[in-house]
Amino acid sequence: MTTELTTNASAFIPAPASPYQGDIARYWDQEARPVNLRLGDVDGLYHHHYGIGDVDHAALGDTADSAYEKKLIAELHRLESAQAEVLLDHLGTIGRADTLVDAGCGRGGSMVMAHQRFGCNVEGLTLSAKQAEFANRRAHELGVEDHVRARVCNMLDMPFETGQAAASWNNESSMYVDLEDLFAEHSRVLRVGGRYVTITGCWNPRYGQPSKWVSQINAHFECNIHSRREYLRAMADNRLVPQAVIDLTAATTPYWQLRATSSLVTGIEEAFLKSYEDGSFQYLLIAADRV
Ligand SMILES: C[S@@+](CC[C@H](N)C(=O)[O-])C[C@H]1O[C@@H](n2cnc3c(N)ncnc32)[C@H](O)[C@@H]1O
Ligand SMILES: CC(C)=CCC/C(C)=C/COP(=O)(O)OP(=O)(O)O
Ligand SMILES: [Mg+2]
Repeated sequence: MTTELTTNASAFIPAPASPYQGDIARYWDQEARPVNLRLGDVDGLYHHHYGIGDVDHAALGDTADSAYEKKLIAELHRLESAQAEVLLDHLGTIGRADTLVDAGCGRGGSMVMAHQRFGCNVEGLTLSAKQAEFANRRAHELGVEDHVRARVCNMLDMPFETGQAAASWNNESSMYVDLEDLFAEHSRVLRVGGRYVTITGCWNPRYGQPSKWVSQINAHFECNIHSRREYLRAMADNRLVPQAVIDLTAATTPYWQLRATSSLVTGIEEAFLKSYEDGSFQYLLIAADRV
């Protein structure tokens, strides 16, 4: 008898589509950084993305206070959840009968938030069996397992019918795939008039080439950050017409400044802060209509 919840959704684990995807699956299967788990423990929504918005210094209080570290963790988590709320704000009108697709869903925090907001079905895809199990266990604990489901699946080959999704998104997960392939697949599963949203870090063509900081972030996460131009070009090639392109760089900077002062630092904080500062890297939201 095992206490681990095994669901049909994650019981079948397909072979990785490439050696690289096998490496990424292993990376996320093994990931257990306190900066992610301790923030998720605040309210049970576990994110693998960064935060936006101003720091509430009044809520943080005095750094000498024994409760300061706990407040700092809650504040970082609040900023990460605020980021997901802004992504959901751009999905358009969603009905209870609609299906949403979270491509690269991580531990599923955004999926639960989407279901809580719209009452709809949310389908998540991740390469990591551990993440899918985690997300499905959380959905079960919250009693939303009939509406929120994570599967181990390559987002370049989604298990959905053509036109099935009212909206889909990538929250900090598009730097693991070729963008032409990714947007072709989103375009296939989205209904005409559906909405696609991404929040991503991208290198800035105005800087010239990926900076040393961008290269450091790539090495740290084993990913391949694309340029802003690549996003817009690949969307245009795949019937995705941007309705909003929002530079969130200034909005995410306070999160990184606060995180850099915490005991949960991972060593990547300087690369984010320096690349945002020198203009080589941008934190972007793009919302596009499937036409
Ligand atoms: C940084 S995490 C983001 C998780 C989530 N979107 C969030 O905001 O918490 C990146 C995610 O992308 C997923 N991923 C990367 N490449 C993928 C692929 N080809 N198919 C499905 N998921 C993929 C990883 O498994 C991981 O869950
Ligand atoms: C914006 C960019 C370039 C993102 C790369 C993808 C990524 C790893 C996001 C955060 O995951 P995480 O929450 O697991 O990372 P951390 O442990 O640093 O909080
Ligand atoms: Mg994190």
